[in-house]
Amino acid sequence: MAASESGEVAAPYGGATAAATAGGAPKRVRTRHFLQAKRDGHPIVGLTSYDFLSAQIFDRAGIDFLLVGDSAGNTVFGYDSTLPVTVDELIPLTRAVARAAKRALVVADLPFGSYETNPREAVHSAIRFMKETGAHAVKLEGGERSAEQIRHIVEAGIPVMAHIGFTPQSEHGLGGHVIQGRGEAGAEQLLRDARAVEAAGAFAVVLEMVPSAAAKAVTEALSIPTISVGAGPDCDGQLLVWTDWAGFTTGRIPRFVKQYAQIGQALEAAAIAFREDVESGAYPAPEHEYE
Ligand SMILES: Nc1nc(=O)c2c([nH]1)NC[C@@H]1CN(c3ccc(C(=O)N[C@@H](CCC(=O)O)C(=O)O)cc3)CN21
Ligand SMILES: CC(C)C(=O)C(=O)O
Ligand SMILES: [Mg+2]
Repeated sequence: MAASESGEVAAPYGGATAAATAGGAPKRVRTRHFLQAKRDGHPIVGLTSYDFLSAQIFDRAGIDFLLVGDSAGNTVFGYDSTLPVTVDELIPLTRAVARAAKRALVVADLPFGSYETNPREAVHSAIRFMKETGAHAVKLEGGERSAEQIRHIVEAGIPVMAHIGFTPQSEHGLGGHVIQGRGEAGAEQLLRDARAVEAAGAFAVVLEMVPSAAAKAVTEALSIPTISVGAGPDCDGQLLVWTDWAGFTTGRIPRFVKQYAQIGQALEAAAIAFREDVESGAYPAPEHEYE
């Protein structure tokens, strides 16, 4: 499920290229393409996105799914964790991303406090995202502990991406940014969590910060695709926070991130150049003026 070398964007896995279908209805990635991709060994590629312009670019580039993550707490709102993020904060961001995505599947991350209490509250939150944003699926954290919530959301007709391993919303319960699934007991718990979310009806599961060997065992045990966030090369797909991946995030970047650009440096250089031009009188020039 990737863009071709010529830069043409692949249609949903198994389909023609976007160029071949140009003028017709744009093909759309669906949850069934995730399952098909796993069966056929085609890696699934995801990025987070929080706004219209970045989502347009990632969609055009053939990124298969866009997660409007509660990592917006860190990347958009400037909190030091995801815990303060609310549904009301994420809904406008998710709406912007959904408006931009013509091909990519858009996943809305349910924030801390919007689904844990009971399945009823979970379904209510999921419905808000689906009704108010145009997202195609929701994501929530937790394996066995969230299985009932997943089951009820799926029964309401809403696809669920699960998220196990390191779950940032419970960082205080987990004792910090701690790698999960380590040792025999950790690997067994990870597998129990993975089986629980699959049985509950999740169409995919994010594995965050777990040893590659544990992620490989889960990937082989499940029929739904595993999406790695720092879970090694043997998962069925890879996902990164776009601001980390593009060199926009300031401060500590997790070890599992590979940076594909340095847009923070580029923006800072542009801002300095603009300031200097205004201070020197070089901007605005005659071509920027009205008569
Ligand atoms: N910008 C950003 N990137 C992310 O990947 C991300 C967020 N925000 N917010 C939500 C969660 C939190 N995540 C995190 C947060 C911290 C580490 C981290 O510090 N990892 C260390 C190892 C643990 C440690 O030493 O604290 C690392 O070097 O990978 C990893 C993932 C992943 N998600
Ligand atoms: C790191 C990913 C999995 C996430 O949940 C987010 O961006 O909020
Ligand atoms: Mg999240």
